[in-house]
Amino acid sequence: MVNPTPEQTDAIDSYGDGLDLVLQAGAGCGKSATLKMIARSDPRRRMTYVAYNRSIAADASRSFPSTVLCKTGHGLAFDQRYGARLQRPRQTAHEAAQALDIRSVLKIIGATPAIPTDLGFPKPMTSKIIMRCALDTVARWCHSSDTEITARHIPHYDGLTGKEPRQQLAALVLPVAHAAWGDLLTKDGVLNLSHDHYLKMWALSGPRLDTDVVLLDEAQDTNDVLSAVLLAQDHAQRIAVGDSAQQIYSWRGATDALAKFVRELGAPELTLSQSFRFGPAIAAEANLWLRTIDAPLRLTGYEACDSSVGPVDTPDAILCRTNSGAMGIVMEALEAGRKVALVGGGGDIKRLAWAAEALQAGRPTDHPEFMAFPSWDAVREYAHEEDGSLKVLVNLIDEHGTKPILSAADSLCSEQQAQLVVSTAHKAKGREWPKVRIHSDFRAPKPDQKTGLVILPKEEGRLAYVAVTRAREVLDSTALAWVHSVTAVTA
Ligand SMILES: Nc1ncnc2c1ncn2[C@@H]1O[C@H](COP(=O)(O)OP(=O)(O)OP(=O)(O)O)[C@@H](O)[C@H]1O
Repeated sequence: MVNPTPEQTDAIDSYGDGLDLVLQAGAGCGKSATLKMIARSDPRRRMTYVAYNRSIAADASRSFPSTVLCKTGHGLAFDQRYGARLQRPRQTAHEAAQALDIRSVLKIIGATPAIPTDLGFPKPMTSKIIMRCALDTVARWCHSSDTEITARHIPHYDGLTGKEPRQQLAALVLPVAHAAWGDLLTKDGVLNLSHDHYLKMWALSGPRLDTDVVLLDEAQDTNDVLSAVLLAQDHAQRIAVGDSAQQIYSWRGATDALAKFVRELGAPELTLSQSFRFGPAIAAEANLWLRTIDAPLRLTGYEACDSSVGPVDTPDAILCRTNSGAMGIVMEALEAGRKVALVGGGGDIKRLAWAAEALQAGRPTDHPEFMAFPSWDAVREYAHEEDGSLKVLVNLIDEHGTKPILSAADSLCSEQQAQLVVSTAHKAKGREWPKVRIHSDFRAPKPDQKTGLVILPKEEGRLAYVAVTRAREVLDSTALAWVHSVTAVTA
């Protein structure tokens, strides 16, 4: 048992006062330890700890006192009756479109329509593509706290951003999305059920948790569907824990529940700033990013940890900004004969390679990154103009071809066997390694052409903060040296 720091003592005392609370806990600052201290301080009350994923919930079940029920949001929502439908074999968008008979939903006779794209060419909307967009739309709605599926839930696709393409897309996608949800609600429906679907059904039913205290972990990236359920538990004391500076999933619709707890419950905001993961050198690097993104938090490094910042030849982990960057590193390391693991597995990369292969062969793809493009040449042209992460991906595929990429994805090993772990910074959330290198695909923002200002989007800055705080002993952040040239940040 460790002695609580003054900040931890403050959190336990404020809990004891019966207040709803927000705990802003920096990277490695003992938020789980603090929640356990809170649970142990009050063994008479039943608590529910809501974890970010299943492995964290399972770990917590082993280490929290038995008065605490440790579950994910999905675990709370799950009901046996969904079991069989969840285990059906995988269903492609094409199979789903046929099963739902979307041509009759849309009353299409003859060819499916085409819609204009930003690059001037029309995009034929096959049944498979309409179905994929409809399922993505339902998924986004399921993450929200909205009660109706509307056009604002349709994802943004590269190449289909103008008003007219969006309206035409909505005319095709919304009727199918509504039909899909109707089917999912039906006991013997034809579409496969996902975990997000039954979570939404549960949320719409207005559940009341049988608990005295709710502890929400990693609250900075919570889907609105879950935070709305937890905020509505007026009978319980509600505590949200996380780090607003580590919010990195807003692009997927997650929002900062810490801010919501402050706004909607008037919860006081306490801070845990003593990191136990790394020493002062890495804490200084973390603080550089916190300052850059105007975050109020500053970390104190743990004097007992010997840590340093500088070049590292043999990192345990390399953290990348993009899937393509990660794939490039995987290919390099495999060519050098090293055993490599990729956090989250090779599935994302394979799907990208298959989608590229389809376009190269003149077939349409429903992959969201390439959905709007009729051919590989069109992707190339767009990537060249956009000059962002898509360009890295296109170059990687053009340089290596899809076959070597697919076989590299099949040559990955487990993290236990690996000499090198490669991860995107997003997938590195909650993880740590002794020696970490940040990959060069974390690129400096380009100076604004008119003002010359180097403007960093805040979410990019938060991602860099997450990446640098994964290191325990040595951090090689040479690739992020451009932080010193940032002159402004966007919201
Ligand atoms: N008061 C303390 N004194 C010494 N060590 C502590 C104290 N509080 C927490 N720790 C240690 O700090 C380490 C990190 O704690 P914990 O796992 O709770 O951090 P965390 O904030 O949940 O991490 P993450 O940032 O990954 O979410 C653990 O080894 C824990 O025992």
